[in-house]
Amino acid sequence: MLAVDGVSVWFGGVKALDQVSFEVPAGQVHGVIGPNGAGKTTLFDVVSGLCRPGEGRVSVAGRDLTGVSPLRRARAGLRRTFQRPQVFGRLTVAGNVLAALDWHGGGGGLAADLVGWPGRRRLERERGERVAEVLELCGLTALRDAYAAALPIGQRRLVELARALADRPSLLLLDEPTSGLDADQTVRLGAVVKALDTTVLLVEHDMSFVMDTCDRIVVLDLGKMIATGTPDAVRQDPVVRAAYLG
Ligand SMILES: Nc1ncnc2c1ncn2[C@@H]1O[C@H](COP(=O)(O)OP(=O)(O)OP(=O)(O)O)[C@@H](O)[C@H]1O
Repeated sequence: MLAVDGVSVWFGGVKALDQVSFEVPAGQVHGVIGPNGAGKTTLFDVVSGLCRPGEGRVSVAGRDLTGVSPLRRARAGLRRTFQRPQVFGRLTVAGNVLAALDWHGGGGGLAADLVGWPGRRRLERERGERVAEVLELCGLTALRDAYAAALPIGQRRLVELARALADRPSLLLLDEPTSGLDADQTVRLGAVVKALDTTVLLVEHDMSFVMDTCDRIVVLDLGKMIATGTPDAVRQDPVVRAAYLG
């Protein structure tokens, strides 16, 4: 599904990523871990299109996306969340999710708005159903009419996740998804992520969240991929323990 192939990134004399290669099969959740400065953010930026690699390729579903803009990646079904959740504070929770669906437009333009074509009404009903489905999945149904600005960060993070999921992304990138969450919210988020049938790549410092949530883990250190494997394999890897887990 996602293939990162021989990716290197230089910032001046610093090699932030050095020949990093791994694949995330469809439907799996992979975590990226590593000490500060390991290259996690840079890798994320390369996959989401904010940073162009000096060498190597990124492809999604067999399509080479290296050098393709973030907007065109979004059109190819890639979504990401941010360390600080990006939501519309002055919209309700349901409005936030609907807005994430609305960017495809209603079809038919002004004429359809005025006449209320049956096709348009069907589309609106389908959108309403999808909003309800995503809110349920993220445990937000009871908060659907709350304004996003009034919510604590943990719930705002779930709203951001709901927005990212709304139009069924093919690849979801989660940047530090547990930051600012309490223990209960972290458990809830882990359950939501595991229940998804979407391919997920996440960067996270909370080691127990990564170990509980991910199918496989990629370990970076000083720009190099020093290990990849299941949580158990990574936990027991002597190179990883020496570099990171201590
Ligand atoms: N824009 C930049 N200009 C110069 N150097 C950079 C830039 N961005 C990152 N670096 C360097 O690249 C290396 C990798 O940084 P990166 O932010 O990807 O690591 P990280 O694993 O995300 O770290 P952290 O856990 O602290 O967020 C570091 O040495 C960093 O100083």
